[in-house]
Amino acid sequence: MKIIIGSKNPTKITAVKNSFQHLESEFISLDVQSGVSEQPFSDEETIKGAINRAKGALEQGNGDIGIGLEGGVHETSHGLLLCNWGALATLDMEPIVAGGARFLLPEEVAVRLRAGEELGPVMEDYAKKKNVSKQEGAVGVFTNGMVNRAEVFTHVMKLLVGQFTYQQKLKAH
Ligand SMILES: O=P(O)(O)OP(=O)(O)OP(=O)(O)OC[C@H]1O[C@@H](n2cnc3c(O)ncnc32)[C@H](O)[C@@H]1O
Repeated sequence: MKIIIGSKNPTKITAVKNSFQHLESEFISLDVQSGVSEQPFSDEETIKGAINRAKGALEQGNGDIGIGLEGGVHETSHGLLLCNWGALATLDMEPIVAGGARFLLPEEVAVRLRAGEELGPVMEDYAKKKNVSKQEGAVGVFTNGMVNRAEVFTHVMKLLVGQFTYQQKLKAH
C-alpha cells in the first residue's frame, strides 16, 4: 500500500510509520498545504487542516492512502488547549477523522498565541531551544518528557488506522 504523509515533520512521519507496521507499506512524505491558518485556532479549523492535508497528500502523491496530521489550539473557559487532529483519506471513502490528547497551555504561552504568535516559535523562545515542534513538542516540554509529540500523533494514527481496518472488514462481509 502506498501511503502519502502530508508533512515532512519527523514527529508526524514517525507516528505514521509506527501505526502501519503490520501492513506492507511504502511511505512518501510531501509538504502539503493545510489550507487553514499557520496557527489553527479551534478544533474545527484544525480538523479542516488535517482533512485538507490528507486529501492533498492522496492527490499529489498518487497514493492509496493520504494522511494529514495537524496541530492547533482551542479556546475554552478554562484556558487555551493544545489540540492535535488527524485525517485518513482514500479514493473511495469520506475521510476518517480522529483527535489526540489535549492539555491546557500555561497562560504565559496562551497570551502570546492570542496576540497572534505561532506556537512553534513561542515554544522555541520559551524552552530556549530550536525545533521543539519537530522534536518533543510542547507536550514533551510541559509533561517533562513523559509524553512527546510523536507519541500523541501515534495515538491519533492508531485511532485512524484502527477505524480504517474496521471499515475494510465491514466491506469484506
Ligand atoms: O511541517 P508541518 O506539518 O506544517 O508541521 P508544524 O508542526 O509546523 O505545523 P502544525 O500545523 O502541526 O502546527 C501548527 C503550528 O503550531 C505549532 N505547534 C503545534 N504543536 C506544537 C507542539 O507540540 N510544539 C511546538 N509547536 C507546535 C507548529 O510549529 C506550527 O507553528
